[in-house]
Amino acid sequence: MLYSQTQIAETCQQLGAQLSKDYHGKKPLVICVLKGAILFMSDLVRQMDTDMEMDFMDVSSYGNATESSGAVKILKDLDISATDRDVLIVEDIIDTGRTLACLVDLLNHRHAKTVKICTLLDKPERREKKISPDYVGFKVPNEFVVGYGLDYQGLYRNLPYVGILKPEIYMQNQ
Ligand SMILES: O=P(O)(O)OC[C@H]1O[C@H](OP(=O)(O)OP(=O)(O)O)[C@H](O)[C@@H]1O
Ligand code: HPA
Ligand SMILES: [Mg+2]
Repeated sequence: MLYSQTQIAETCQQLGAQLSKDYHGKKPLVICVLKGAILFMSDLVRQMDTDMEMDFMDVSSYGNATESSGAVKILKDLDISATDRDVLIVEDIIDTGRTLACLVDLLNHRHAKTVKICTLLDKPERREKKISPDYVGFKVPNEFVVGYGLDYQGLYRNLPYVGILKPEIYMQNQ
C-alpha cells in the first residue's frame, strides 16, 4: 500500500479547500477523465464549496503508430461547451502526460477561458510531454500503481487505497 484511505481522504479535503478558494464565484466546469478519475472526482467535488458544473470525457490512447504525436481518441466528448469556461480537469494520474497534453490543447482550441489540472497522483519521472499540474495530491515513484480508480487490465479500480502492483501479477502475463 502506498496511500491509505485516510491519507487520500485528507488530501481530498485539502485540495477541495484550496479549490473552493481559488474558484470562489467562478462556477467552474469540472471535467472527470473516465474511467480512472471517477473515484477521485466524486470525493473531490464533495469537498468543493462552490457552484460548479460537472462533465465527463472518455479518451483512449492511440496505438503505437500515433503515440509519439500524443494523439488520443475521444470516446465520449463533453456535453457542455467549454468555450469561455473556467475548466478544471480532474485526473487520477499523470504519467507520460500524453493524455493531458492532448486534452489541454483541445480545450484551449475550444476557447476555454482557463484550463487547470488537478491530479491525485503525479509520476514525473515518466513524463514525455510538458505538463505541469496545478494541483497535485501525491508524487509517486516510477512504479505501476493501482486502486482508487486506477486499474491493471480493468481490475483493482475499486480498491479504496492506492498500492503498487505486485510484480508477480504482471509477470504472470508476460
Ligand atoms: O499521462 P499518460 O501516460 O497519458 O497516462 C495517464 C492516463 O492513463 C490512464 O488512463 P487510461 O487511458 O489507461 O484509461 P482509464 O482512465 O479508463 O483507465 C490514467 O487514468 C490517465 O488518464
Ligand atoms: O501507474 C499507473 N497505473 C494505472 N494506470 C496508469 N496509467 C498510467 N500510469 C498508470
Ligand atoms: Mg484515465
